[in-house]
Amino acid sequence: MNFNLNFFKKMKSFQLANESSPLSLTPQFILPEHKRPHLSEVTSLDSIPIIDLSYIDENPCSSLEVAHKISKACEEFGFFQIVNHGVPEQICNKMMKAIDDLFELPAEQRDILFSTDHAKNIKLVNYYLQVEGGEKVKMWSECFSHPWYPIHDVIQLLPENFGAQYREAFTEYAKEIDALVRRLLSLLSIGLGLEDDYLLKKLGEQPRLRAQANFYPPCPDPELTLGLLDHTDSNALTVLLQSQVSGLQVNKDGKWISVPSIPNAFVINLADQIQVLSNGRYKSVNHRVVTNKARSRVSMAMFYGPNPDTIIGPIQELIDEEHPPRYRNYRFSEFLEEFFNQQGTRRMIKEVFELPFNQAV
Ligand SMILES: O=C(O)CCC(=O)C(=O)O
Ligand SMILES: [Fe+2]
Repeated sequence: MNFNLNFFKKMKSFQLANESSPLSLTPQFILPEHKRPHLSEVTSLDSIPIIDLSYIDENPCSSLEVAHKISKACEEFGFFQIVNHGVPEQICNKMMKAIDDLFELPAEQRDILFSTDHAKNIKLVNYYLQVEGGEKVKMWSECFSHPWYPIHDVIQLLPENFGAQYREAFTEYAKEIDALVRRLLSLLSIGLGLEDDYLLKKLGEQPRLRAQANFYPPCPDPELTLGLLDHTDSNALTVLLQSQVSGLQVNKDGKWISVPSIPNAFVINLADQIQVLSNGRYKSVNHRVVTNKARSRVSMAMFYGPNPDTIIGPIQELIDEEHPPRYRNYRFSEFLEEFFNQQGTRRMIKEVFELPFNQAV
């Protein structure tokens, strides 16, 4: 993937869609001390596992072995990278190019997509931290959030001369990711000792599919701000494609570890709904994005979530005397409501559905 051509243009100035002047590190972007990244404390001693999926194609019996590797990664890190996943490189490159071009559009053209209304289905967002006392601190990023399906509605809102390119790239990409997610859900089900179609069925027909294209411009002082604040994903499973520039960090046992950018790999992370379904065995962990001085960074997150009517709770087969249910059952729409109520504030959503220790559902 080669983004060098755009590099110098972006270095000059990036303007957020809702701002009237080029981005600069003004106080509205500066995080309070305890929320800053403290980059010297980030460890490079540990890293998330890299799992090769090609074995499965060569020998179907090895599915079990791969499922166990994934299972271990989900228990220990909640994150892993996959290589030899079968998604054609040129489809990924085309997607990244379309995202790059989207954020190349002049701010006035992007502005029509900008919204602060969380209920809006398709929007360009500049996330923020709501500091106690009411003040907002803006993140050093701009994100395009839209449904994964149907793509037609998304495209209608994009500038005319640009929409076709994004639609073509996204349509091809989403088809591949859909197939990949099915494979991953099957491996995750096997890893939990369940039938291979268990999680797919459990998440329901017409799952909630959302995509988020993220853009992080270069930042004059990466110690003072973040591209994305620490959070867990609220869906079930996330497939992330990142450009050559790294920036994603994952929290393990209280320490931040960086996720290197590996060519032709996807980063997979377990999100809140699978943590609940697995009764806490698989972890939905905090992650964040740090900025860097030299280069802009692009990523595409594909969020696969349950149908909003699906009842989520610990899977019966995973509950026994030793593993009493840790969460109460809820409808996914209830979880989403809590998510929107907490947006920008404390982001402790699954905790609301936790059961006191040892209490039955
Ligand atoms: O840009 C990244 O690497 C991560 C993005 C992310 O965590 C998200 O969109 O939820
Ligand atoms: Fe995330």
